[in-house]
Amino acid sequence: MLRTAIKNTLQSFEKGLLLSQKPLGLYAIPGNRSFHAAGSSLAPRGGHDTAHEERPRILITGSLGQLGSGLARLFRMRYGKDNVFMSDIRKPTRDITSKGPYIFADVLDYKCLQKIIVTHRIDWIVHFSALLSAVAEANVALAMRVNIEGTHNVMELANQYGLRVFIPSTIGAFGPESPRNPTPNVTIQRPKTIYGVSKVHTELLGEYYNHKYGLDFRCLRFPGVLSSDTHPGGGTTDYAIQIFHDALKEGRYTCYLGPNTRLPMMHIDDCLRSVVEIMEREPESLPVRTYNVAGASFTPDELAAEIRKSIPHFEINYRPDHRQAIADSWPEVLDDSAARNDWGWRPEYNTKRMVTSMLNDLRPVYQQSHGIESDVMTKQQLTVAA
Ligand SMILES: NC(=O)C1=CN([C@@H]2O[C@H](COP(=O)(O)OP(=O)(O)OC[C@H]3O[C@@H](n4cnc5c(N)ncnc54)[C@H](O)[C@@H]3O)[C@@H](O)[C@H]2O)C=CC1
Ligand SMILES: CC(=O)[C@H](N)C(=O)O
Repeated sequence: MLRTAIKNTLQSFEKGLLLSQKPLGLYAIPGNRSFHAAGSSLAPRGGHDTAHEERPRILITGSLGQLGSGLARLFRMRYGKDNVFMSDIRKPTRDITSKGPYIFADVLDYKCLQKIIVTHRIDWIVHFSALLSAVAEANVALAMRVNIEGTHNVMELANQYGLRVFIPSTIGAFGPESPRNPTPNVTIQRPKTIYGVSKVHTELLGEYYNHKYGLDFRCLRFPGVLSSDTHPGGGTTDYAIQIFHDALKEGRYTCYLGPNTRLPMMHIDDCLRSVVEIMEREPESLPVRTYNVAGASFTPDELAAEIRKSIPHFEINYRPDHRQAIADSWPEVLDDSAARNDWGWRPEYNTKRMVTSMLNDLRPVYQQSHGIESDVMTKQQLTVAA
């Protein structure tokens, strides 16, 4: 299943690069080191003996979450296994440590991060550590520490050592006063969750550091991300993943959002490809530093109807909870025209393709009656551990 996901991602990625038809060329990174961009293929470049100066050395924080290990796999294929350092505060599985370097990194510990950056001569940081919307709302103090203080540490160190830094934002960075359909790249942002507030803070701080100090800050606002190989980390959009597990396991699902709650969503292949694409752009080719990226938008009712095309007996019922208010304050459709125009962004998964991919990936898991094996903690575990 994982292999299929990687293969799909690779195929999408290759197609995406061909589609964009923008040569990536040679790009420079603050700190006077240059790296050769990857051209039009995901194949490892220059063989494994290429001097590391030609390949960025990348640290991924919070890499044991939903997005991190997939991104590490992609980066390792492009830049070499030993140039990509996964990190988190959690104990990794053997599978993770067998695939490349893994180190403990608490983003609240400035010195610990500094030591890693210096010792491993890090060039790029992808900062994924965060508490997602529902978990953050249940633990505001911890969310402020991880999402705000952790980001301060990463941003300050990136600036000090001249690193390229990617920090994702989210549809949660918008609020009820934002236009919801579509939500433009630049518009009013008054989020009503601590998660959203922390992400607006990230966007503004990154843009400020970029403007004041030339920090090479890059940020994408992701919709809810659908993936089949790990469980989500406690967000408001998680229903769109759980529904597939329950559909295959039980033939029914009880949704915590109402039937007509429209939200933007994206397949993980598109999400990871967008990170690689924006990280490989030359700094001058990015007129702004924070972009919306979209996939497709659907309601639980529409998603259920699409699932029923493959599982005709599937039933859904609705019991909205506290997450409904969060979802109601978020965009219904993201306008990603700025990303399309500035750096050739194109999503490849519509709703139908997302559903087919999720069902194809998960069906074998439930046919063997095992359920998904996850190396990601539940939101309760995450809260306790952090
Ligand atoms: N998954 C999604 O649907 C979306 C994710 N994003 C953003 O993408 C990023 C990654 O998201 P996911 O992988 O889904 O999150 P996740 O919740 O699955 O993983 C977050 C990771 O951060 C780690 N972490 C928590 N406290 C830490 C600390 N003090 N030091 C180091 N690591 C710590 C956790 O152990 C966990 O592995 C986050 O910034 C999130 O806001 C944005 C929009 C959508
Ligand atoms: C959209 C997100 O940022 C995340 N999946 C959440 O629901 O909190």
